[in-house]
Amino acid sequence: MRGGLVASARLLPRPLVRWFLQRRAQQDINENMLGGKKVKIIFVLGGPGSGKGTQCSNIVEHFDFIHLSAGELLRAEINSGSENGTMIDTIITEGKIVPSEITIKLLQEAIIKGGNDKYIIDGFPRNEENRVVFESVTLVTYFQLLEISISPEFVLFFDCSEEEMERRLLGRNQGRSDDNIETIRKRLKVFVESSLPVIEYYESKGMVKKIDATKPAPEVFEDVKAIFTHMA
Ligand SMILES: Nc1ncnc2c1ncn2[C@@H]1O[C@H](COP(=O)(O)OP(=O)(O)OP(=O)(O)O)[C@@H](O)[C@H]1O
Ligand SMILES: Nc1ccn([C@H]2C[C@H](O)[C@@H](COP(=O)(O)O)O2)c(=O)n1
Ligand SMILES: [Mg+2]
Repeated sequence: MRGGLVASARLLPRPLVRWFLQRRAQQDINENMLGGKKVKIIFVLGGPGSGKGTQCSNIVEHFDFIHLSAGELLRAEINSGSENGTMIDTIITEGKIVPSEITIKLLQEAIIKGGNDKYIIDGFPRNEENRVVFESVTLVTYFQLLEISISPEFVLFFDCSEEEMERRLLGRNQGRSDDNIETIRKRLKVFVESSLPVIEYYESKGMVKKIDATKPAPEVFEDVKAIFTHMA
């Protein structure tokens, strides 16, 4: 059937086909759609060690979302031996933020590959540059390169004290190169200087759902669950 449609489209004048594809794509942009599907994106933010990854794992067990962690995608890129790997590794070990083009490309690929219409994106946007570049993402839709703006439904913010985050990271024990006191202190500083302003930006738009993340993980998840249950 699909092959038949593509074959028929080949018989139509190219400008007409292009006009039709652009019109469909423009409708998608207006409605936050990707490839004809309404896409729901939730940004999960919070300081290092606030429990983003832990709670995202809980969310995907109970709700039909795909979890994408920007940090995990970057670590996978390092481990894949890609040409950017060494540069990404150095930036992460220094507690800094990787240039947006790299992280967004990885997220784009994961969203397209995911084939789902609901994503929780953990640890992104980490700074203003991440946010602004993501707002004008270039995606391949309908065989065309398009500037498409995808905005999140809301931002889930795990609010946790620095002392508690530091304590958790020092006890995480997952072999991460950035879980050492020197890098942890740098990441906490970058969080305050670069990531908090992003959360404040969304706050000013009434898009932030703040969670007290200092509580034990099961209690935190009760609060998270209430939010996701109400949005379903
Ligand atoms: N509410 C909690 N109380 C106590 N420990 C927790 C809680 N939530 C997570 N942890 C533990 O704290 C550590 C950090 O949690 P997690 O990896 O989920 O944080 P994160 O926000 O994803 O951090 P990062 O930004 O570094 O990836 C883990 O060892 C996890 O088991
Ligand atoms: N948007 C992002 C997300 C992550 N990184 C880098 C810098 C972080 O310290 C590191 C680990 O991320 P985490 O697993 O803690 O979410 O990855 C980035 O540069 N940009
Ligand atoms: Mg994490």
